Amino acid sequence: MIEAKQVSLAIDHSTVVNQMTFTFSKPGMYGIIGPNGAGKTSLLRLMSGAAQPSSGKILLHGKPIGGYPRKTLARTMAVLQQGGLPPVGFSVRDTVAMGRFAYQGWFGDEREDPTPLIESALSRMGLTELQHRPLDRLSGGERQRAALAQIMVQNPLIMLLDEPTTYLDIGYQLQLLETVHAWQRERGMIVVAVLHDLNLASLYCDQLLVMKDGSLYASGKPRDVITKGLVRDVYHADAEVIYTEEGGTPQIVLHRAGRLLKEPFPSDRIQFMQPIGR
Ligand SMILES: Nc1ncnc2c1ncn2[C@@H]1O[C@H](COP(=O)(O)OP(=O)(O)OP(=O)(O)O)[C@@H](O)[C@H]1O
Repeated sequence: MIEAKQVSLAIDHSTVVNQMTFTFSKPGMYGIIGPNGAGKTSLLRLMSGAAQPSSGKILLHGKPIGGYPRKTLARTMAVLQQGGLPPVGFSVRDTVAMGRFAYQGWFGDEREDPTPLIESALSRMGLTELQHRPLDRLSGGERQRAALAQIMVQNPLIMLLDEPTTYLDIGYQLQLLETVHAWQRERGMIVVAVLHDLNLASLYCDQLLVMKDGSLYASGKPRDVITKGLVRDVYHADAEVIYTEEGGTPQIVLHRAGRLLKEPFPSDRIQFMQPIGR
């Protein structure tokens, strides 16, 4: 169980997370949505213990998150950071194996052989054939899948994902969230994901938490949260909401920029390229 109690974060005298209170007590998929700069990543940093609240607290199983030793915390909670893994020379397999650090002794030894877990994570993320390739020779999407495989082998009960579908094409976005969703159900985990794509958030999350200007704007089931009014008020965009046949999940259909509710770019700033040679 993870709880935020009146939690705030100020950076350079500006409040980026403002008095957020919520509880994720049951296993499930929880989505954090909201526009750029709303404070989603900052909230996730507070929840992972990477940032200290200016006021209020984050409790993990009833205890302040800052009080957990690093390895104990890593056995409970895994974090997929925005941007994923850097393009370095380690192989995919070695990188994924690094996810086991919380279970290793001083000399990198483990009580049980982690090989089956590593191989299962590689296979679930479709990385078996790429396992010996260094990260700096992978595409952004492949590195993102390696990052998820790394936190899978960490075997957490709570998983925090910051924009896990960045760099992925729509097929892999669906496949990644499908894998996370199945894994969440199998293990009874709490998965908290910052997602920009409202349709994916709606398809895969049990509950959504909407942030705007650092504050909690709305929360609830996708069906109650994803509305035309939300898209207008929070994103200043114009959209229709339709519902899928199976389960009545809301999906938004955008209208083009001509109907944007924000000030469009001034036309004198839009310059069209002249064809070369004219
Ligand atoms: N280290 C920092 N120093 C100064 N300001 C910061 C820092 N980190 C975040 N901010 C500011 O805090 C606000 C919230 O940022 P945050 O990254 O949490 O938003 P977000 O909702 O995750 O945005 P995005 O969707 O663009 O990733 C922004 O205005 C950002 O500029």
